[in-house]
Amino acid sequence: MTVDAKPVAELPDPRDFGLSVVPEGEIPAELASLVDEVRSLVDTVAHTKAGSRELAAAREAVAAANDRLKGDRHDIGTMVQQVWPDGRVEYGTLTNVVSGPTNAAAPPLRMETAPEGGLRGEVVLNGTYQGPPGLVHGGWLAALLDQALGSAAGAEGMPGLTANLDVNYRNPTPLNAPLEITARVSGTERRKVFVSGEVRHNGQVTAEGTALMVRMNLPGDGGA
Ligand SMILES: CCCCCCCC(=O)SCCNC(=O)CCNC(=O)[C@H](O)C(C)(C)COP(=O)(O)OP(=O)(O)OC[C@H]1O[C@@H](n2cnc3c(N)ncnc32)[C@H](O)[C@@H]1OP(=O)(O)O
Repeated sequence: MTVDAKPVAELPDPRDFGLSVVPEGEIPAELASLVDEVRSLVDTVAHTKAGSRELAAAREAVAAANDRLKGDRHDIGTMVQQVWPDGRVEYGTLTNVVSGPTNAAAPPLRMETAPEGGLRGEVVLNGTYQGPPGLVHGGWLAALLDQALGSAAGAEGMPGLTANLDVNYRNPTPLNAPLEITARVSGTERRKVFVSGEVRHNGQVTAEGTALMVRMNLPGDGGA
């Protein structure tokens, strides 16, 4: 494969594209804690066997919390600037469904630089990510891989959009168990960035994916 990498000199600042940016460090600790609680609540509600009285009371309490918080919202498209423990800076959407720090529907996935190259992250998916009994939904495994592969391209200075994603499911992926996600760039050709990655449980590959990311075409960067 032709290796024709043309990473951007500097990651584009979303503000230059008219998007708002929230530095992750400025997200209030109370919001992070609330997001964790809501994530747990979604799992609790999905599995509850509580009776009508308790359900009605819980619904009132949740509706009151919803009313209290509804007023002041970030715009759709608001970005978060995340600085990973290894110093890498990444921009993503604040509510990204896989990694968004304020999205209770996100596991969330956090990728760090792997010693062997590429990126590595760990995640546990609770029972709200269920497909077959006790197992992670295949669409969610694709989402995890898509995000991880996109991050791997971004980490090499080639942020872009997924043009194609192929996933092979090799073994069942358990819920409520630590999963390791790995991803790396395998080559580039003009603006095409080829990436591959795996989901593992206890060292065994449960799903693997390859994707074609098309690098952002930025004005003046000679990207094509
Ligand atoms: C850190 C952030 C992580 C984010 C991870 C999350 C990733 C996502 O979920 S992204 C969302 C899902 N993806 C999308 O919505 C993308 C929708 N598609 C598009 O917008 C466009 O088709 C896009 C941007 C991919 C490509 O369009 P464009 O920039 O005009 O590129 P284009 O000139 O058509 O193609 C560039 C090259 O890629 C090739 N290509 C484009 N699409 C494909 C495809 N589906 N299959 C194979 N090759 C393709 C072209 O043939 C061309 O190749 P070559 O250099 O050899 O001529």
